[in-house]
Amino acid sequence: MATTSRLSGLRNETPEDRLQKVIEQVPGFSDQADALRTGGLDIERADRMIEHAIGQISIPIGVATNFIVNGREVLVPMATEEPSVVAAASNVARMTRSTGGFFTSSTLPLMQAQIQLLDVADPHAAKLRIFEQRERLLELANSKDPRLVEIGGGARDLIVRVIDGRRRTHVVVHLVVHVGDAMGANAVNTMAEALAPELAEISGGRSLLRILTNKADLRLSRARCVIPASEIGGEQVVADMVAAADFALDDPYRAATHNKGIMNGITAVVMATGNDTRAVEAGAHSHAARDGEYASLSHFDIDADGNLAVSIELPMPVGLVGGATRTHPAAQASVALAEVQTAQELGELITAVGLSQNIAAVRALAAEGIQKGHMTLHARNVAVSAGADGDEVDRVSAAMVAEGAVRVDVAERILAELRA
Ligand SMILES: CC(C)(COP(=O)([O-])OP(=O)([O-])OC[C@H]1O[C@@H](n2cnc3c(N)ncnc32)[C@H](O)[C@@H]1OP(=O)([O-])[O-])[C@@H](O)C(=O)NCCC(=O)NCCSC(=O)C[C@@](C)(O)CC(=O)[O-]
Ligand SMILES: NC(=O)C1=CN([C@@H]2O[C@H](COP(=O)(O)OP(=O)(O)OC[C@H]3O[C@@H](n4cnc5c(N)ncnc54)[C@H](OP(=O)(O)O)[C@@H]3O)[C@@H](O)[C@H]2O)C=CC1
Repeated sequence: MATTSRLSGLRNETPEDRLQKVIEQVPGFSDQADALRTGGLDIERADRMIEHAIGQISIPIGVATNFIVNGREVLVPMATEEPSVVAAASNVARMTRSTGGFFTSSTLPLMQAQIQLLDVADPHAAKLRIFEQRERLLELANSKDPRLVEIGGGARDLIVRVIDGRRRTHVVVHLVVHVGDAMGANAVNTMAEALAPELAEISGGRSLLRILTNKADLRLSRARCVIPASEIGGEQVVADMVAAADFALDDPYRAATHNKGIMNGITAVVMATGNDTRAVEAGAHSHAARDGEYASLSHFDIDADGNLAVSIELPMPVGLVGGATRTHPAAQASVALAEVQTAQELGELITAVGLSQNIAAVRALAAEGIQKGHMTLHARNVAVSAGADGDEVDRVSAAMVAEGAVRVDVAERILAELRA
């Protein structure tokens, strides 16, 4: 593990000096650090990843500091285009250190594929006929991925649902698969396609869709932390943060933004490690709507000592072995930096970062408002948009922050004054 993730004042270093400091803490990462320096993806490799490749787009990778997860010091790679996200996650992680950081857990890595059966004359009897063949069907699924079975994964269960829909009845079979350290889409889709003809025959209907569900509610990841009231601005700030979070429990308009703040952290680590951002996002939002009404993914409480106790649970379909995680050198470097050994461990780290990000945004909103911290850091982007270059960027952004007006027209005026 990193010797310490408490690297104070990194903001004042150059990117190369920061990278050196990170390497000092995580020696095992040094061989791969170059991939982060360069972006890691040449056009030949890009051309093997997607179709019709014509180039690449770069996104900055920052390192979130101060994280302790289950007692492990960890420096977290975050790929994001949004200013203040890395700062915010690092800031809240710092506040959790005195209470031990983040504590996480997760379910087994169980993904589900759905096989849709149509034109079944006797759906409820068909459901039971399918259950009667459970062992044979699981064996058939496992025969499609013997290596996964060898490493302890494979098909585990069948769930059969009869959905009386608006226009028809669907018999839907869920194949539950332990996908090991994979995200698992390809493994479960292959198994689902193999089972479909058998299921059609048993049910007396025909199969149509055979595809993974992104509502990965059997693959849940959880994180919690406690922040002393004194660290986060006092009792009133804690009470206001809980009231702000309750707003997101009660109102879907607020919940969407609250959860977007969570995804600021989650998507950044998912992206840095080459995982499928859409799969994680679809899982998160479907989980947020699991009780019918869209609501927040996290819970804010005040514990018996008057401290802020925050927790989160969401699906976390991420892998270490497949997809771009294996093929993108920068993703490999990110995994090495985070020092995670299993997909579950990666998922739990991502969940902790999402929680940290969420707490940071809610604290800022309940205290001074979002613009102060966020716009101060966004000012450099605004300065660049206005045409500032080199030293001008920091001078223009500092002048805008001092004026309290972070806008392109203001940046243009300040820049013109500087250059006059
Ligand atoms: C921005 C801060 C952290 C400043 O907060 P601050 O209290 O001014 O920070 P500080 O200068 O006292 O520094 C404290 C620590 O924060 C970190 N930190 C602080 N500044 C930097 C920096 N420049 N670069 C790197 N790290 C930084 C760093 O860990 C630092 O420790 P140190 O290294 O000094 O020992 C705070 O204002 C904040 O957390 N704001 C919220 C930012 C946020 O949530 N941004 C997301 C974008 S807004 C959005 O998309 C979602 C939203 C808000 O709508 C969601 C919702 O509604 O719920
Ligand atoms: N709806 C969705 O979200 C969909 C997503 N996708 C995409 O699918 C990709 C992810 O699929 P995924 O199945 O994870 O990727 P891969 O198929 O690339 O990798 C998984 C395979 O890796 C092998 N493997 C080696 N070591 C392990 C291990 N320790 N644990 C588990 N498997 C291991 C297994 O194959 P073997 O047994 O052959 O060795 C396994 O089937 C992503 O790119 C995603 O974007 C695709 C379709 C739909």
